[in-house]
Amino acid sequence: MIEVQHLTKSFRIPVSGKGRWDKIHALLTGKHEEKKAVHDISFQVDRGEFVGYIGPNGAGKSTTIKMLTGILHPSSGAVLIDGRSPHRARRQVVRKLGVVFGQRSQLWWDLPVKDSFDILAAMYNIDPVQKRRTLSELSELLQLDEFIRTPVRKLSLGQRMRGDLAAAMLHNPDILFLDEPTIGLDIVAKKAIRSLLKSLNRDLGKTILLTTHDMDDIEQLCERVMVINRGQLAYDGTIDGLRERIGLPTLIKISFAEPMHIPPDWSGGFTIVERNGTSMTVQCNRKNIQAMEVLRQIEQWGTIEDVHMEEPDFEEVIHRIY
Ligand SMILES: Nc1ncnc2c1ncn2[C@@H]1O[C@H](COP(=O)(O)OP(=O)(O)OP(=O)(O)O)[C@@H](O)[C@H]1O
Repeated sequence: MIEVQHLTKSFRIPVSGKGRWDKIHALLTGKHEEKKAVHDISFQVDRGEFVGYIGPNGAGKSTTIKMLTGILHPSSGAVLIDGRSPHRARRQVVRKLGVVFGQRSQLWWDLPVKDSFDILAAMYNIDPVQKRRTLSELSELLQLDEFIRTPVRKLSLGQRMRGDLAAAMLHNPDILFLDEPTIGLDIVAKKAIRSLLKSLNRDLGKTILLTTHDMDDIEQLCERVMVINRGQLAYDGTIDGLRERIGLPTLIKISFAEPMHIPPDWSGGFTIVERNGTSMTVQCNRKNIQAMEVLRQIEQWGTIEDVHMEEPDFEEVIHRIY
């Protein structure tokens, strides 16, 4: 559905040193250097996937999304949306895409939300009956009624985001590109947006590529995560796979029905961090040993009553990979 092949984007930026004269010299000589914002990225996203696209500030996330949506032209490489290039077949591709840039609203600031929807419906040439039907579905999903007649500038951030999501969905696109849709929202509004995104993906089958700095968004929504760092793809896979790759320890707390017995010839593979009477905490590195293998060994030591597993904190995992 989304195919990205060796995508690269370079920007030409003026060369200038730190000093005032360096800057003037750069202006006079017109010297430029190439800055590779995105460098040789390839991936594929299938229909119905919910993929997180994460990376530190300046990693190249927005630049990628702008190329996927046809706003920016790649310096080299290709993007195909259902087999078509967003640059060459802009009209057809744009109909399949909904885009939300959390930092910038696509709604008209001084107009009531409804008027923005009318303008967008006209731009996309949406049939009036279809528009009414979609709007009534979206109203239910996003509870638009409470603010649809209010000018955008008077909306709370959460309401504005719901308005923006509705605007992105008005032409019923199959794919949503969401660039920081929860930025600046309080916990309650974040929760509401997350549950909405979940239902857009699960119930309506939308394919979603989500960019965010909020690791809870990623953990709660995405099965797959792609990490971009300095313009290059550093990881593409599951969240658990990322944890394993980084190799931070997993903690397993086990309670036994009676005092456990550790055989004297036990050779390890994991570490016992704490033990007392009928409970113990072990630490294993999933890179070296699977949690199931740890438990298989431990069940020989006594009757297990309860197991509690603590995965390494995802924030910490991301901190390591950046
Ligand atoms: N129009 C431009 N001209 C020159 N450099 C640019 C331009 N747009 C982006 N860049 C540079 O390209 C790099 C990638 O920027 P991009 O906005 O894609 O990062 P990002 O991962 O979205 O960051 P953030 O999380 O801070 O939004 C940065 O170094 C940025 O300064």
